[in-house]
Amino acid sequence: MNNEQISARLAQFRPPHWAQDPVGAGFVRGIALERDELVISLVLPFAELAVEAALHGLDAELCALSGARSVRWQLRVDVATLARTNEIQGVAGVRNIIAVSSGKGGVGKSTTAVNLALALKRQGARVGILDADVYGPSIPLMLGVPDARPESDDGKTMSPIEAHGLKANSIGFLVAADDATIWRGPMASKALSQILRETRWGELDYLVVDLPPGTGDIQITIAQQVPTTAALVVTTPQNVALADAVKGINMFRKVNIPVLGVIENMSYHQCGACGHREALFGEGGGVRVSTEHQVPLLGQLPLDANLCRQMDRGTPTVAADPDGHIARAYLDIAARVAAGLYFTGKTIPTSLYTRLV
Ligand SMILES: Nc1ncnc2c1ncn2[C@@H]1O[C@H](COP(=O)(O)OP(=O)(O)OP(=O)(O)O)[C@@H](O)[C@H]1O
Repeated sequence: MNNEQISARLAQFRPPHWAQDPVGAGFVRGIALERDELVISLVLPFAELAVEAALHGLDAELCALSGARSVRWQLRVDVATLARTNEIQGVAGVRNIIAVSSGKGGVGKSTTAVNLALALKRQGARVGILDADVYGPSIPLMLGVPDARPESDDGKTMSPIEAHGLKANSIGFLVAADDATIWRGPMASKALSQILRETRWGELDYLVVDLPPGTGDIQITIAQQVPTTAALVVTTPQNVALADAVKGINMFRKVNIPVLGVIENMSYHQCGACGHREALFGEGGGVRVSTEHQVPLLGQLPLDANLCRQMDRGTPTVAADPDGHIARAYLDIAARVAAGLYFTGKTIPTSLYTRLV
């Protein structure tokens, strides 16, 4: 077998959201013929195990080139730590922090944060979620653990709550809802900073941070206090929401936090009976924001009664209906987020920046 021919074919493989092919990017670690099976090993520095399905599209050609009867893809995820633009100290054990924001309340930011976190996990990463929505923490409910309380055995640090395979912490676990709503900005952001740094997250590839809605001082303070790698903006297609999404993009740009893209939620409604799609809140808004402000549109989610019910019951859609079309949309978004983060970022040594103390 000629490995160079196999490599050359692999070098032509490039999913649209990848900036490089797996050979040029150095992901291919081994090509071997084991009896009549061609074994190709790849190590991905971002979470995208689902790429295996696309790689199988090469099987027939690779078999013809190598004389093998089948191809076995060995994929391993070893997420790279990426440089942040703000100079604050990283969080022990945490490789990358993704902030999920929205200009307006109620557009589905927390729903997106939870499902994105679960989708990143399905793509092969170790994931945590921090509910930074101090004024309306909804993550405990969405994860089905509204009464959980993080425990502390040393009085200084606390263990996160584990739910659906995610490590989670929220102001909602720690203080009564009415107490937090009267906090002023500085107190809220101080409390949040403490939760971020005093939680024993362990080793995480991605920590998803659900920011409070809006683009005011508190959001800026939080975004700057958290060593954020990059941010996402969630919007709905209405003009009012889009205008606020643009404010969100500009806010992150002002503080030098890269914006990975926009996610359009409640983009359309699909009739359960006939399958007809209707854009209830207008069409093309996400695409417009994306082209006018040069940020990728990472995905569009439908308005869906089941999704709403599943979130309210504490079984988020990616966990409740893992093979459904909505879960698949989130998996696709997770792949774009993970790959986007990697290809637009600068890799730094993990051991130096995320050492567990
Ligand atoms: N695509 C969707 N289809 C149907 N319901 C949805 C969808 N996305 C979110 N919802 C529902 O809308 C409500 C608000 O969602 P969510 O709490 O995620 O919004 P939010 O932007 O985080 O709000 P806030 O930041 O103001 O707390 C929830 O009941 C949620 O289940």
